[in-house]
Amino acid sequence: MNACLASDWFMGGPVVFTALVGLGVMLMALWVSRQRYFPGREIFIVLHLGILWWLTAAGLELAAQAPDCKVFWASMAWPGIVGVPTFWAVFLWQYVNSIREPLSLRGYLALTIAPLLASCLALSNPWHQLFYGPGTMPVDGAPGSPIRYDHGLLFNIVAVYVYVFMLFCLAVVTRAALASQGLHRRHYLAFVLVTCVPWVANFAYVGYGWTLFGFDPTPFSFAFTLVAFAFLILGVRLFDLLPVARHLLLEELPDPVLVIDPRQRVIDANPAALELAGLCSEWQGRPLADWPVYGDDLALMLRTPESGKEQLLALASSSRYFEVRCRDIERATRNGPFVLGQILYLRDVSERHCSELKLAEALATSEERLRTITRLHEQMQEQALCDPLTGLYNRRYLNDFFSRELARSQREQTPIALALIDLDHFKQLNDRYGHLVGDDVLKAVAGHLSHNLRSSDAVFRIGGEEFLLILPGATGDEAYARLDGLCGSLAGSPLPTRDGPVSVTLSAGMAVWPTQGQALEELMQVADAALYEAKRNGRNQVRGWPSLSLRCAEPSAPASVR
Ligand SMILES: Nc1nc2c(ncn2[C@@H]2O[C@H](COP(=O)(O)OP(=O)(O)OP(=O)(O)O)[C@@H](O)[C@H]2O)c(=O)[nH]1
Repeated sequence: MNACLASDWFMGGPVVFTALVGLGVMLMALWVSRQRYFPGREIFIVLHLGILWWLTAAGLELAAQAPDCKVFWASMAWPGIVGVPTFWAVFLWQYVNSIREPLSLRGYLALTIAPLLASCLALSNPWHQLFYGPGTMPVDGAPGSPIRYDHGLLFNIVAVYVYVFMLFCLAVVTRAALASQGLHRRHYLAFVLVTCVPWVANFAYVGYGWTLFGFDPTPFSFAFTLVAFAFLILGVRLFDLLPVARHLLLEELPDPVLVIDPRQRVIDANPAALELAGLCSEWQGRPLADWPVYGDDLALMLRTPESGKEQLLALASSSRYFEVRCRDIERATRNGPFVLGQILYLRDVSERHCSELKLAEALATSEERLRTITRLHEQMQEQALCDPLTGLYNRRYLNDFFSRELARSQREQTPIALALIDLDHFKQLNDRYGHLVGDDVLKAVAGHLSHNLRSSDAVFRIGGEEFLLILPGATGDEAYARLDGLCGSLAGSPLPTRDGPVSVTLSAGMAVWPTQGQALEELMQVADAALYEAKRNGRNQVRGWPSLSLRCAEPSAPASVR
């Protein structure tokens, strides 16, 4: 210090340049302090002050002419030399991690320990010579000549400490660049580039002796990085604009949005979410399950998530429906993504859901109506094909049925037997007992025929008291035997009518496909001829196959009994 009192001072170009840079740094500190908030802003301003200290000491070292005075100011620069990388590391850590809480007083005090210690070691050098060695002396004998420093053990320890912090800075921004994407990645890559500048300057000075006005360029490179960081943060406004825009978007969103932590405590909620719950204060940190109106249901829904699906939340109290979308908020770590919490987005789908319900209701009604129409249609079709009195198939269905059976028989090479049946003396029966009793007899005969048929057979009422039997697969002999059985059983069992039992007989003529004809018409003609023969030969018999007549059993009583 005494050396400085006795020293001459020279305000050359380098001194003026250093002073101007220092002034610039000071003005920038003032400007930054008036700018909007960004994470780490306080420590960023402290960083300006650290560089200003360093530049001031450097300027005074440059201006001093006495070697001892130069060494004094070099020692005085150490709070800045150690402080700048330290503050810089803290600033970058806060910035990339969006830490908004300022550093505590205790934190600041902890950060000043190393710079002050380094300064004490440098200032006490005359007593221990461990910081600057005895080889510390001017480069030449000229007045104001720069000092060549002989670095001692303590100097090297402090230098390692400083490099560790500078390395940490580089690691922090590189990691942030790797973990981010798009615009954010470019932003952090620019940080990496700027962080390299002091490294390059220091490396050039230490490794190759590169100087600025015969002086260490590192403080000037730090001053440059400050300007570059200020431009990147405040000029580009990336990290300012995006969060604000996103926050505004959330505020304006008509749908409720909540942010919860892993313990399902609500960390953030937009006005729509608060309004739906009817909350306006003391909600932050409250468990989701305790939130009024929808918290309980929502918490339950989160406990049973349907992976990747939106779930429907129904509010019974207000008949509102919300589609809940849940997304994890993750941070990339070395061991994979780490879940910090979840964002819950509740989309109001009440209108859509009600329309869907109405639509489903309308659809169910239409389906029911369609079923009724189909049933009625089937009934009508059935009725169109059936005889209303006896319930037997009518002539309309005959062609369809026969075509189908014919195709099957052609395929399977099996015969089809066909028989025309006519009741005997039915006119007399009608005349004697009346038309209604005649109807009863027709119904009873239909029942008798149906009852004695096999499942593959079919019976049709093709005229007043005329029936047609089709027996698929039956040979002529089989059919003949079965018809004969029918004829006999009818004759042997009086039929129930409204006026009591009435006996009736039948005559039948049969034909067999393919031997007696190919088409239905042809076969019916053969059967009709056989029937005519049966009638002519005295009735109550089957004719046709074989070409002999078999008289059925005599009726149990004369033509009718009561
Ligand atoms: N009750 C009633 N009678 C009918 C129905 N359809 C036709 N008939 C009658 O059946 C009778 C048929 O008489 P015919 O064709 O002369 O034959 P038939 O008296 O049976 O004499 P054959 O056939 O020669 O034995 C007529 O009297 C018709 O009125 C009906 O649905 N109900």
